[in-house]
Amino acid sequence: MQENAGSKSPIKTGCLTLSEVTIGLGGRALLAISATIAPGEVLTIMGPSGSGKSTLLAFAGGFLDPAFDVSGRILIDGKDLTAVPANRRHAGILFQDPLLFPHLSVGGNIVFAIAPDVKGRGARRRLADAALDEVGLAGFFDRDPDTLSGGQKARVALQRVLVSAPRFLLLDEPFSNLDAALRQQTRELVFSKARAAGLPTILVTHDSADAEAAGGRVIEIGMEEQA
Ligand SMILES: Nc1ncnc2c1ncn2[C@@H]1O[C@H](COP(=O)(O)OP(=O)(O)OP(=O)(O)O)[C@@H](O)[C@H]1O
Repeated sequence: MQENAGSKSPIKTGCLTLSEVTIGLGGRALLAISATIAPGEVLTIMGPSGSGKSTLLAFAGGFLDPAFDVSGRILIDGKDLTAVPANRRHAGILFQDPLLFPHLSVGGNIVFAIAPDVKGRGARRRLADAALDEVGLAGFFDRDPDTLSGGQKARVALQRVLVSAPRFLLLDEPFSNLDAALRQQTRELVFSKARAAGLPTILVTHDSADAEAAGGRVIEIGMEEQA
């Protein structure tokens, strides 16, 4: 059990389990996977374009299009999430695009995500400032997100996810817009924070260097269908 930043009450993290998950589309089997991801472990999913990597993350996050046929279950710390709506799964999700809200300041983006049990403007502001400081963005609270570099945006997106007190992380190619040096720096930051927070993490990537840096198991999906 771990206490995550951004929440006053301890958030229970534990193993993330994909139990006999199969996903199909229009009568065609897309993927089948069973895996248990330990707290702080990063499981990397690789596979050809169209093999269903993002679809698997959508299933795990609870936002899979109903057009897909699904069987199997997803559990966190033994609790079945399969029927739990996306907004109550406490999944922290990072996409290729950091998707910062353009109408909010950098700090506003973080404050917006802080768990609701942190009360009071002052306390929320202090948490947001600390989150920015932690990733080398002290003093950036009032900045317009559009004025940030790609790497700075990626760090704000990461902290925005972490202050929301997630129980697990879903990473959909979050480094692929970054150049090589920044990519290496950012993935080290993301993986070290995932480990420190004890979050089970699923990483989808095309880049074997990402998988290597993640340091965990790698599952290749969809190879049979594509061969
Ligand atoms: N909402 C949807 N409705 C119908 N088909 C979809 C939908 N979303 C995705 N698909 C199809 O499902 C399959 C898997 O798509 P998915 O995006 O999961 O692949 P991927 O492995 O993440 O690909 P890439 O590496 O290119 O991102 C593809 O054939 C895609 O066209």
